[in-house]
Amino acid sequence: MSIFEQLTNRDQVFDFLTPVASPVDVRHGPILYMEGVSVSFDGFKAINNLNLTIDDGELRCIIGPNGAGKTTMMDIITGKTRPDTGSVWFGSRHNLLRMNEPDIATLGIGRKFQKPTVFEALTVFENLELAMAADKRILPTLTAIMTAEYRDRIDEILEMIGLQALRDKPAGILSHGQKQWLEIGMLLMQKPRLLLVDEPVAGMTEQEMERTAELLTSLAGKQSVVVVEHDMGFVRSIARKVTVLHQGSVLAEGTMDQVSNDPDVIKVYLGEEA
Ligand SMILES: Nc1ncnc2c1ncn2[C@@H]1O[C@H](COP(=O)(O)OP(=O)(O)OP(=O)(O)O)[C@@H](O)[C@H]1O
Repeated sequence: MSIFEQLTNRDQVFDFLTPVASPVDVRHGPILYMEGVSVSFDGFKAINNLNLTIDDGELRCIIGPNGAGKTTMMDIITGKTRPDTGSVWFGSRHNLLRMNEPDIATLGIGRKFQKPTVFEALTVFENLELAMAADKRILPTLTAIMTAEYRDRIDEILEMIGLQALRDKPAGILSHGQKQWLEIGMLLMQKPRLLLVDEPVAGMTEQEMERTAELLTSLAGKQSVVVVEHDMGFVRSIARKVTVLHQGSVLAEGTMDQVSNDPDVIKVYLGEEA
């Protein structure tokens, strides 16, 4: 078979398209391991001896009052903020405190910020296409011959995020909720092992919240998902295990029922909602 035939043969799966055996080793432990992590800003301990482990494929919700340290914790995981002390490991092989932000992203940690940042003038499809092109693990020079495989992957993601019917519409016309799903789809294009999602349902309608709950729960198992959210109804609808942060440490951990009945949690946080 000539090289041209090989490259255009749709039945052939090229080596660079098959998922590489994950470099993240979770055979003997969690996908994310944080121990004794602390960071101070001008003498104020935003994170204070934080211990947290996330299992491979787990969906974890993180709650906590304003200023509890949720954002700072995600900044530490993604390499944006360096802690003063502690350890942060991705699987058993990767010491995240020795890596920079782009390398951590490339390793498979995706972060969804609260505000959607899709490219409004581009179509839904083009946004997903662009996200794939941003994957540094794919050699840019090979992109031209991967069009068919790109399309399959994009179609798969479009179905997951429920935007098939809008694939050729500019992202600017999407509702707030649809933009959030598109952005989650853009992260999924890069096949992250761990997805950090910050307040996904802020500003969403009830219906959009239900759809987001379905989307996030459908991701669990395939990747690990950490959701930081203030909306207790939403957390209850998706949560298996909930971690309550307070003053930079874990105050309680367990099912939503366990943490919402915990007297310490009621006192510092849920009490406000009860
Ligand atoms: N770069 C910084 N410089 C100084 N203080 C900071 C900085 N980043 C965070 N803080 C402080 O650290 C504490 C924890 O903030 P963080 O944003 O992590 O909390 P949060 O749980 O995400 O709160 P929210 O729910 O309001 O988003 C807050 O008191 C905040 O003011």
